[in-house]
Amino acid sequence: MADDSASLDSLRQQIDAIDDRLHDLVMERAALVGRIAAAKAGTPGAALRPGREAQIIRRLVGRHSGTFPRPALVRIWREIMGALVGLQRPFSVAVAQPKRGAGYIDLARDHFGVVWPLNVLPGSSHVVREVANARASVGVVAAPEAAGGENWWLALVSEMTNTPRVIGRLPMLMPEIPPDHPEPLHAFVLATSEPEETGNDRTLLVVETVPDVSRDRLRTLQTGVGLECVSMLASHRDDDRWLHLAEVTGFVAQNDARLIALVLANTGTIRSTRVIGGYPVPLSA
Ligand SMILES: C=C(O[C@@H]1C=C(C(=O)O)C=C[C@H]1O)C(=O)O
Repeated sequence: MADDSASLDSLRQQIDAIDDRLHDLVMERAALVGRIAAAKAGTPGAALRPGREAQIIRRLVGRHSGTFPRPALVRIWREIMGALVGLQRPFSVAVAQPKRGAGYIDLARDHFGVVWPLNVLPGSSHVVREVANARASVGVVAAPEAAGGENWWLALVSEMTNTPRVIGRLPMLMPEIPPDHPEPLHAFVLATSEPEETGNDRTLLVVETVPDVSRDRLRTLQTGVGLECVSMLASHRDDDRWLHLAEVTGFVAQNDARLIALVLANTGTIRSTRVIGGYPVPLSA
């Protein structure tokens, strides 16, 4: 008994020593981000670098071993990076909460952390406006199929400089779904900065076609020019034109030859294409 409590004491002392080291390292990391902030000062653009953050998390998940759960590992680093991004420039999050329940608020908090103000708004059009008017650094909106018919993606088809872009998809670590459970919520992150290439990305593309072009046909036409369509997320049908939101594999820039080919090879069917953003592919738990 005496031996057991002695060894328990010793183990707890080791934990205290580890906690001190972890804490020192967190403070040291914060100081380094302060130096990065100083280096960025005077340069235009947001402090937030979603691509860099995704690469950091992928690297850590890739080297992870042992019993500590990966979702908890990701959560710790999301909290650290969320806290540090707002130390560089004022940071705030607007989130659309289209349905009852706290799902989207949780997604935003889990990703951007507890430190910064989170403005909960009744719909995604409000969020788009907050981001465009720089009243929020980032916005979180439901994926189109769950956005209660709100086509927020249509507002992103614009060349104006303050037009929000999709720069992320949440959650960054997709939870394991037990059989019979509904698909977990997912959301997109909007910001007025451009998405960054990370080596494993998807791009969101709005394709304007003449009426009556089915999603399947559009998928085939995309494949024909070398664009791998992951899914067709939404469509909007006007009398004289249809707009489709496609999710394609890879980081595709607006001037990508495949986008030009898609229009040129299908004149009379496809009128235009517009990249409205992209995101690092989330990890699976
Ligand atoms: C530190 C930076 O700024 C932000 C904070 C990061 C971090 O805490 O590691 C990473 C990317 C940026 O979102 C950076 O640009 O490297």
